[in-house]
Amino acid sequence: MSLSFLSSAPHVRFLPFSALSITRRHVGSANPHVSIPTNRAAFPPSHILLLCSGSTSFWPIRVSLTPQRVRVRAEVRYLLQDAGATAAVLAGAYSLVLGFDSLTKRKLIQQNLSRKLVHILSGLLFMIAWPIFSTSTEARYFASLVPLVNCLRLVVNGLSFAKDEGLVQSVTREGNPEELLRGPLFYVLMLILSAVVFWRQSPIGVISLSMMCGGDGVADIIGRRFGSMKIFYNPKKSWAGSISMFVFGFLVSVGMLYFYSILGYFQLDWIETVQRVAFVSLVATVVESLPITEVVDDNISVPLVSMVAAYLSFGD
Ligand SMILES: C/C(=C\COP(=O)(O)O)CCC[C@H](C)CCC[C@H](C)CCCC(C)C
Ligand SMILES: Nc1ccn([C@@H]2O[C@H](COP(=O)(O)OP(=O)(O)O)[C@@H](O)[C@H]2O)c(=O)n1
Repeated sequence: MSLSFLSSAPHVRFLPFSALSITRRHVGSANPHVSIPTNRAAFPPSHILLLCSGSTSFWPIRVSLTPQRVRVRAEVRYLLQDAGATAAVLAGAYSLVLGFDSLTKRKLIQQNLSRKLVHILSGLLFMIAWPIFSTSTEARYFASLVPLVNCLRLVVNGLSFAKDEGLVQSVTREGNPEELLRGPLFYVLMLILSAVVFWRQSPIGVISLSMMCGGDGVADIIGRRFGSMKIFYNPKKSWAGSISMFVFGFLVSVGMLYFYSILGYFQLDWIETVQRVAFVSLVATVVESLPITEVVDDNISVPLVSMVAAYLSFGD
């Protein structure tokens, strides 16, 4: 049985049932129809009317809730939802790093592979978590609190104001705390930028993070292992690494766009989308292969150039 609230104000707003829990006994028997009264003039503008979907003969119940109070209740619900989602994702982020640190300490996984898997999974799981936040305009800022807290954690440990050995071992190459202030820090800054600027409203953020975590992350793993054929203009990079950057950047981007489209966030023409994502992936792959890492970290160049390419091909 579902209930819908019909504001008698000119704009009809349907609030989720959870906005106000009314038990069945208040609204009579149910059946699958409801006829919403078209003559709203019959209802006093200051009341919210409760209509039961599923009663052959319904009688509107006057609930003494003004639209303002209903709006406040909805905002409180959004606040609680976003606070809970932020706490859950923060806990997930801490557990992810702790888990890979434990695997590395027990020599079940190499430190470099551990770092790369944290690189890949952090961005992926962060994007997958976005839909648990509310539909309020502030939701994106709650979500960006997670990378922001991790940003502070990286800075505090990178400057050696604190010593989180597990963090250092699971996200650095050599185990030096200063390393936290480069790749990992730029990485979480890009997460913040994508969440705040693009959020769930635009495919640009999702595609950019997919290129950074899915493409660049896998390129490192494949390139180190199978990268014997080096790229002529950058001997530090290989064809195997770059091809995997293109393929996995493309696949992760399309996968994330599909995930968001089945949740209703994007309505995409998939033939055009595949072509556009392939273009973004090619641009990101070429930039990632350039010998510029010493000057600009991949965790900045890859997402930023992906944002520009995605903006040019998808629009804002
Ligand atoms: C290892 C990382 C970057 C290094 O990149 P590179 O130098 O190898 O190119 C990633 C650092 C991740 C950070 C410590 C934790 C970030 C967590 C994220 C904000 C939220 C995760 C969502 C959760 C798992 C549900
Ligand atoms: N296109 C690529 C990218 C990385 N790689 C390999 O992965 C290693 C690390 O790549 P990287 O310096 O881009 O690593 P991150 O900056 O992504 O952590 C390189 O030194 C190469 O051995 C590759 O062979 N081809």
